[in-house]
Amino acid sequence: MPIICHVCNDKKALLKRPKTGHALCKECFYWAFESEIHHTIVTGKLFKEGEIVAIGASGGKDSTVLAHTLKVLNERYNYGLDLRLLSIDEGITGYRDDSLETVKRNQQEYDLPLTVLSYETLYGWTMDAIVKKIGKKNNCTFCGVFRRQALDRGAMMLGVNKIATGHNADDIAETILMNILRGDIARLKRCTAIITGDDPSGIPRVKPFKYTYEKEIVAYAYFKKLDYFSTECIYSPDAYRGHARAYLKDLESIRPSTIIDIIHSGEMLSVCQGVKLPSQLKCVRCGYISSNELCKACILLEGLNKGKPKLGIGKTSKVTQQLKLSKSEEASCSGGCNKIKNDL
Ligand SMILES: Nc1ncnc2c1ncn2[C@@H]1O[C@H](COP(=O)(O)OP(=O)(O)OP(=O)(O)O)[C@@H](O)[C@H]1O
Repeated sequence: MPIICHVCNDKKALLKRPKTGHALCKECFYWAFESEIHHTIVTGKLFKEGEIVAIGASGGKDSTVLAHTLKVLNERYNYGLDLRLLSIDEGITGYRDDSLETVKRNQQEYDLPLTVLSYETLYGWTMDAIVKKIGKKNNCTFCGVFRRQALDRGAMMLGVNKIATGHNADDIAETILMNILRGDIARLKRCTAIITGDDPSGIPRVKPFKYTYEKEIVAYAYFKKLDYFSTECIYSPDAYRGHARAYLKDLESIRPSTIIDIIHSGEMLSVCQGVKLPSQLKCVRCGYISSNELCKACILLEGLNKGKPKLGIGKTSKVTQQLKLSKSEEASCSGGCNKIKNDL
């Protein structure tokens, strides 16, 4: 006996929703999926009419579904948004070059303007060259820091009002878990926000998929036959996030609401009064927001350019001190004074 859709009570159910456990037909699933994202956008006040929005487009499932859904909702509910695609080419042969081909096909399909910005142009380094220098351990630190800044720089170039990314509920639950495991209170406080970077100097980032399960994004892409690139990054298998992800998947198989429950817990956590949190400064070198005098990207870049790629992998404040010292010694010592520089 076929199972009948829980919503329309008419058509044959095709899937069991991971989020609710309800059996739904394809059309009712699309409607539920899109309506929940619309609800997130409206209640979170993610956009204002007339805004230009850059969608961070990697060619992967999340950002492909995001581009598709934002286009559908923008038309259905008259958001009045000017949507663009912004892709960062990290320079990973056999991964990002292929996924960018997917983005280009989607650009045609969705008829949205696309801008591609590369690490090589911005920083003079591709991830292939960085991994050659430092190996696979810690390479995600470089990639993550550079990408964050590259998206901001691209968004500034395009003059957009917001950046929308495809971070989904699973990504956010993983990040909460990782920040707890690392004892990183400052990031724990920030990571559940649906809008980040909304200080006067930055371009706000929004996460319309904050409450959307990865499994549902995959199901939506599958049933809608969306064109996306599904290979994992070739340099990321050793990343710490992978362990948090595996742990969460285990928990989710026992209790499907784990993901939303962790997000809820993260949102409810508050930092005790009197706990000192880093203040937001501007990098003295590039002007980017930073909690130290030098931003992480400038420190990582300095390390790469000086042949000391491990510089910046540890605590930023200590390295900043070392760099400041090394600069003043450089100025006062004409040669022979290389002790600190050599430690970097
Ligand atoms: N190279 C990139 N260019 C532009 N945006 C990116 C890029 N990489 C990631 N993003 C943005 O950041 C979000 C989260 O990226 P993450 O690396 O976690 O990938 P993901 O969860 O596999 O997402 P996706 O399936 O879209 O690749 C993406 O959905 C996308 O919006």
